[in-house]
Amino acid sequence: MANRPMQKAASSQPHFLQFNNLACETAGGKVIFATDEWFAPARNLLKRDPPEFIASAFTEYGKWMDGWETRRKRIPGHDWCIVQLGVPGVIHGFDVDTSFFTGNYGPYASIQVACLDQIPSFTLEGDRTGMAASPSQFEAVAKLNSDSWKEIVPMTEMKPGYSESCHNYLSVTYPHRVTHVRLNIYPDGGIARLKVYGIGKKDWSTVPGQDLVDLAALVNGGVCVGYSDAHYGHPRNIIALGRADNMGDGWETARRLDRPKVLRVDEKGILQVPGCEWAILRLGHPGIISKIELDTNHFKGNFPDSCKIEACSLTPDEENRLTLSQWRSDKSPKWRILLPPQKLKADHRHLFSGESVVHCGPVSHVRLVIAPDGGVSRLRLWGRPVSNNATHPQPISKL
Ligand SMILES: NC(=O)NC(NC(N)=O)C(=O)[O-]
Repeated sequence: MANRPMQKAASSQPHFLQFNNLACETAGGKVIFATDEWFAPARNLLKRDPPEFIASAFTEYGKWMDGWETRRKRIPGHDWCIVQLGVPGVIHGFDVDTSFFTGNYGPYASIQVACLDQIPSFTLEGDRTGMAASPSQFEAVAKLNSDSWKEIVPMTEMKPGYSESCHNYLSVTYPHRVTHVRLNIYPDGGIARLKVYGIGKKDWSTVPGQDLVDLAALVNGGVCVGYSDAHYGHPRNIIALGRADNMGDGWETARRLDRPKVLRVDEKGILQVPGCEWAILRLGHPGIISKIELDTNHFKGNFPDSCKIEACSLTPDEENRLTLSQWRSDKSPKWRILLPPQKLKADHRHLFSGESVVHCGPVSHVRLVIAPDGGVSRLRLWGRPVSNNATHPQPISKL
């Protein structure tokens, strides 16, 4: 590790930030080991909410910090922790966020990964909060051989956590499934959040062909590949686990500025507006969709008036050839109606099945269109995976 050239983290916003955070606590991510958690526990790395700083907050260990922070090291070595991803998958990049760690940030970091499906779920006993790991914990973790895991980010200089520079974006090319990530900081210090951006990779061979599966779910390899607007919430949120905690856990657009000054509805009660917003999802596996759930949970004064869902079947090559303007064009790609326009209700779980869902045959992508704008908390697309093994191994390169 030490012989590799030092890297600098990217500063502009990279493409991989559009993917899912596979390590987030809300996706089931867990820290299973940390060498030291004196000032602040490593589980904070995986929090969904942005880091905070409370100037007056102190604990018996020192300044309260919203992240993982180790002691100033006075012994040989460096600090590290192991994260078990909530959703195993292919990683495209990391955000090592040092927010508010200024005089105490970890100045260098490297990242190693492993695929440990064959190892039973690993948890350490005891409460490590505010402590360094004990010799027996080190002994237990040594069995994972994590020091020899594949290094996918070499030692890289981190930027301190001032607001303009707190994100250390690290892009990676590693097309293999990963279950665990080891974050090394050199020699010690604090990191506020670790985000692991990628796409879930499920073993579809274990899914019986007749079963209905939510083909769009984050845990099943679904990913948002394009959208018109994400002003208040990114559309990737609609494929997350469970029901949304609040509005911030859904997809919410800004109010469209082309809304007519005086609104009218048609004979079906659907608002007559020129514009709409949309989000495109690539399914974790192509399939035949027969049941749809669209949840406007928490969106009460800002639910969309109506929605429709279109679907198409694209090979990974066809998808990669699409440009952003083509995704944006209403005519491209070969969209077919899966769910005709439906009036929506506030804060409501809408279920569509039977004849409401148009039989489209096997599809790989869907486009949720909402009119004129607003928020959706979850979208579930239940279907039967079709066994053509076309599981889209490539990420699309342009959003
Ligand atoms: N003021 C501090 O943050 N001091 C120390 N850190 C905490 N959290 O107290 C330190 O320098 O490592």
